[in-house]
Amino acid sequence: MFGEKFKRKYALTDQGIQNIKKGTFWTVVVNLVVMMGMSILYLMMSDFMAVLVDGSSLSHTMLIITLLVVFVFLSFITHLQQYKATYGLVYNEVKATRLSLAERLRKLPLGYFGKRDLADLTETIMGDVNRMEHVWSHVLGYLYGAYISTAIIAVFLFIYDWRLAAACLWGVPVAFALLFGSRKLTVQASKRTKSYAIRVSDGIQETLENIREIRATNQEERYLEELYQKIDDHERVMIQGELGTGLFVNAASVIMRLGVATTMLVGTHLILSGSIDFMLLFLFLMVITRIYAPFDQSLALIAEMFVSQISANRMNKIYETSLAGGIENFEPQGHDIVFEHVRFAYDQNEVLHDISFTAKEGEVTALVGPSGSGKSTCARLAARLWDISKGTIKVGGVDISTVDPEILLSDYSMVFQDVVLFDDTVMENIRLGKRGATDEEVLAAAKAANCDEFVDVLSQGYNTFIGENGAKLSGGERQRISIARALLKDASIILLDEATASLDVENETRVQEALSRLLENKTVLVIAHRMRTVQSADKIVVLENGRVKEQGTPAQLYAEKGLYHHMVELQNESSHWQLDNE
Ligand SMILES: Nc1ncnc2c1ncn2[C@@H]1O[C@H](COP(=O)(O)OP(=O)(O)OP(=O)(O)O)[C@@H](O)[C@H]1O
Repeated sequence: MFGEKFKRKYALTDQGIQNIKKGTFWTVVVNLVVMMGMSILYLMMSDFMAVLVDGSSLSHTMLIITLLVVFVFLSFITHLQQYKATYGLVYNEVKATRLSLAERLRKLPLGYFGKRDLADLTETIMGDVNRMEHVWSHVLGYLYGAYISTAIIAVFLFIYDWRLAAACLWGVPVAFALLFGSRKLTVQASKRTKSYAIRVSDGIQETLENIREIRATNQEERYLEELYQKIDDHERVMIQGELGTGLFVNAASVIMRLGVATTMLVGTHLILSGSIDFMLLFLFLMVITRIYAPFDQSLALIAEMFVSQISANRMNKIYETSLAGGIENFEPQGHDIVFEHVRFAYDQNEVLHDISFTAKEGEVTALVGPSGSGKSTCARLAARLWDISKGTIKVGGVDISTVDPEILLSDYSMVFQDVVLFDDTVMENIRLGKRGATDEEVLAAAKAANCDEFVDVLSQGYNTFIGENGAKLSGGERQRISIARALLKDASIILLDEATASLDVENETRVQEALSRLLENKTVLVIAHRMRTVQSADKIVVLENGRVKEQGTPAQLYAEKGLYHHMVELQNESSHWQLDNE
C-alpha cells in the first residue's frame, strides 16, 4: 500500500512514508478505541435495560467502571500518538522537502531556470509544499486509517447481522465512488485555478520588477488594470472550482449519512418480524454514529488529495530533472580553455555552430562580434553554466562536462554585465568572492577595485547595507564591487563581460590598472564591445552569427581587413564623430 508508487504519488521522502505509516496505524488504533467506548456504552445500556425490564440489579458495575477508566486512559494516549504521528512529524517533512527542493534547484543546470519562470518555482517551493503538507497531515493517515478500521469494524458488524451491516455501510462505498468519479473534474478545476494563480504572481512580479520603467512611461494605469483583471479572473475560476468540488463532497457526505435512515428502516422491520431484538439495533445505531466520523475530516479535504497530484507532479519534475553532475577531483594541467567544434542551442534554437578556439593561460583572449553573435554564450559555456549539445570544452586538458560544476567554478572569477548583489553590507558582498576571507583581505581587494572612493561617503562605510541587488548603488559602483569580488577570489580563469562598461573614464583607467594586476598569468576571456578595450588583448576571436569568423592577434586581424578591421574602423569613426560634436 505504501510502496514506491505511493511515495512518488504524494512526493514523500522515505521518512515521510514512515510518518504516514505511523499516522495510519495510530488512526486505526484511535478508531478502534472509540468503538471500545461504544461497546462500554452498549454494556451499560444492556444493564439498565435488564433493570428496567426484569427488575434485576446492575450486574456489571465494576467491570464497566474498570473499562471506562481503561478507555479514558487509552483514548488519551492514542489520540496523543495520532496527533504526533500526523501533525507533529509532518512539520519536519515540510522542512525536509523544502530544503531538498532548494538543494536540488541549487544543483540544476542554469538552462533549467531559463525554461521555468521564477514565480512558478517559488509557487512550487511554497504553495505546492503547503498543499502537500495539508494532504500529508490532514488526509493520508486519517483516510487510510479510516479505510482499515472501517474494514475491521465492518467484518464484526457483518458477523453480528449482515442485513443491518449492509443497511449501515452501503453509503460508504457509494459516497467514495461518487467522489472518485468526480476526480477528473476536480483536478481540471484545480489546474485551471493554479494556472490563473501563477498568472497573478507573474503579473505582480513583473509590475514590481519594472516599476521604474512603468512609471517612466506613464503606464501605471494600464499595468494595474491588467493586474486587477488577472486577480478577478483568478477569483472567478477559484469560486467556480470550489463550488463544483463542494457540491460533490456534500453530496457524498449526505449519501453516507443516508445509512442512518436505512439502518433504522431495516432494523425496525427486523424487530417487527422478530428476527432481532432492540438492543442489537441500538448497538448498530451507536456504531453508525461513530463509523462515519473518521471519514468526515478526510472527506472535506479529499478534493485536496486529488488535486495534490498536480503539486506532487510539479515537485517530482524538479526531483527528476537530471543534475549537471561530475567528478570532484578536478586536476587540470594548466588552465588553457579549448573549444573544439562546440555547438549549443537554447531550447531548440542553435546559437553556436562549430566553435573552435583556444584561450591560453597567461593571455587575454577577447571575444568580439556584433550584438547577438554569441560572445556571452561562449563565456558562460566556458564555465559550464550550461551544457553544450556537441563538441567539447576542455580546461587544462579536462573535458569540463565531466567535472562537478561547483568544483569547476572554484577556478573561475566572473565579472558579468548583470552584477548580482545581495541585500547585505558592502563588506559581505565582496567577501562572497572568497569564503572566510579576513576583513583585511576584503578591504585590500576593495581598494584595488577603487571601491574606497564611493564607500567612504556611505553612512557606515563598508558596513552599509546596499539594498536588494544593490539598489542603493550606481551601475559603476555595483561593477566595482563585482570586480573587488573577483580580485579577492584570485581564481585561475577570469571571465570578463564588459567589465568596465559603467565606469567613467577616470575610474575605468584605475580599474583597468587593478584588473591588469589581477589578470597577470591568468587565463582571461573578455567580452568587450569597445575595440579600444580589446586592442591590448593577446588574441582576438571574432564571432558572427554564432560562428568563428576570424581569430589571431589584434595586429594580424587588423591587417587582414576583415570584420575586425571593419568594427575598429566603425568605432573610430563614431568616436571622431562624438569628438567633433563635443
Ligand atoms: N537565455 C537565453 N535563451 C534563449 N536565447 C538566448 C538566451 N541568451 C541569449 N540568447 C540568444 O543567443 C544568441 C547569442 O546571444 P549572446 O548573448 O551570446 O550574444 P552576444 O554576442 O553576447 O550579444 P550582446 O553583445 O548583445 O550581449 C542571441 O541570438 C540571443 O538572442
